[in-house]
Amino acid sequence: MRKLYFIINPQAKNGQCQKLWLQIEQQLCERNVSYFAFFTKYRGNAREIAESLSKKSDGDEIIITAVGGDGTLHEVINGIVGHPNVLVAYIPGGSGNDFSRGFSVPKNPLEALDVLLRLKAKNPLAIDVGKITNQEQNQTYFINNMGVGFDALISKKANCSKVKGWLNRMSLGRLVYVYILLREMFTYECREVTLTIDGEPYQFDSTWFVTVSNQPFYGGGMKISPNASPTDGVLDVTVVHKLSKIKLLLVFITVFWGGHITFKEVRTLRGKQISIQSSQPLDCHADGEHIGQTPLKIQACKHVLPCVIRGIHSVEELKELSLSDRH
Ligand SMILES: Nc1ncnc2c1ncn2[C@@H]1O[C@H](COP(=O)(O)OP(=O)(O)OP(=O)(O)O)[C@@H](O)[C@H]1O
Repeated sequence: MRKLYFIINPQAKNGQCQKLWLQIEQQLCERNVSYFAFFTKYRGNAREIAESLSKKSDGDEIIITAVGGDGTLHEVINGIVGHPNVLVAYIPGGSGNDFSRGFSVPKNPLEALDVLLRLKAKNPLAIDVGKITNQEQNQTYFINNMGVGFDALISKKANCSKVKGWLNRMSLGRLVYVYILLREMFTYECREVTLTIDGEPYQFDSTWFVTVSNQPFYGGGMKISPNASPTDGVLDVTVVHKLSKIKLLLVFITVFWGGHITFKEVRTLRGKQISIQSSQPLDCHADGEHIGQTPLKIQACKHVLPCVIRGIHSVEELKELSLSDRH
């Protein structure tokens, strides 16, 4: 029997995740499930806890469930990659929860728990992750996506924005990205970016941002990379460049249903080995967490993460699902 661990970020969704955990705990008690729970105390602590549990598992199969937002899951994954006996699960308790969109995890946390309890003894689904290596050879893994440029600036500002707290109280937390985009776009300076994808060089002038995706959704429900699949061993690249500020707004609206990829200023590419360089150092994020600046190398790691999830929507299914259908 796999031991079940929960790592809970009580601060996710501005503290609402703590209340959510009480409901989960009640369900676990009512259903007589044995488990171990750990609360994060600071940023980075979920990674430390996950790493320590993985090392202590001594090769036994265990399940580590992140309870929080995409940032908490990102940390847990970075603590367990390299331990193939450690399975990951997720209960959405954050403001964005893009992982649940892309990986068929129910939006309702109690339903997500139900799925976890039903699948915990079954075979996991091995999914891909992306590995980022910076100039100092430090490595960070991402499960949803990473980005460079304007979107990294937005996620950095969103994570420390007071407005996020106010919006979260009205259950509108994901609108923080819209608010910050509108605030920052008038002063942002686009830069020249050079990509190398599987040995092929690409040069982009006046680039707003580059994202590298393992699954379609980011930024709280934007379908930035509609064709990305987390099981194909390939990462999907989206470059937005040479776009006026007014047209950026138009492209931004269409990203919610994936329509942006039809614009000539939006280039989509795919690959397994990607490097990103820029004329000046640009901010980078991984799963919405700020991780430093360019230059970076990114590698697709195929089927390295065993997950306790129901399954993944096919690209065709995702195309049919509108944002409102899903969340
Ligand atoms: N106990 C804690 N106190 C303060 N910050 C924490 C704590 N535990 C985790 N964090 C940090 O909180 C940040 C946000 O967490 P998380 O992403 O889980 O929630 P969220 O922002 O509400 O959701 P989402 O990312 O889905 O929008 C992460 O950077 C994480 O490292």
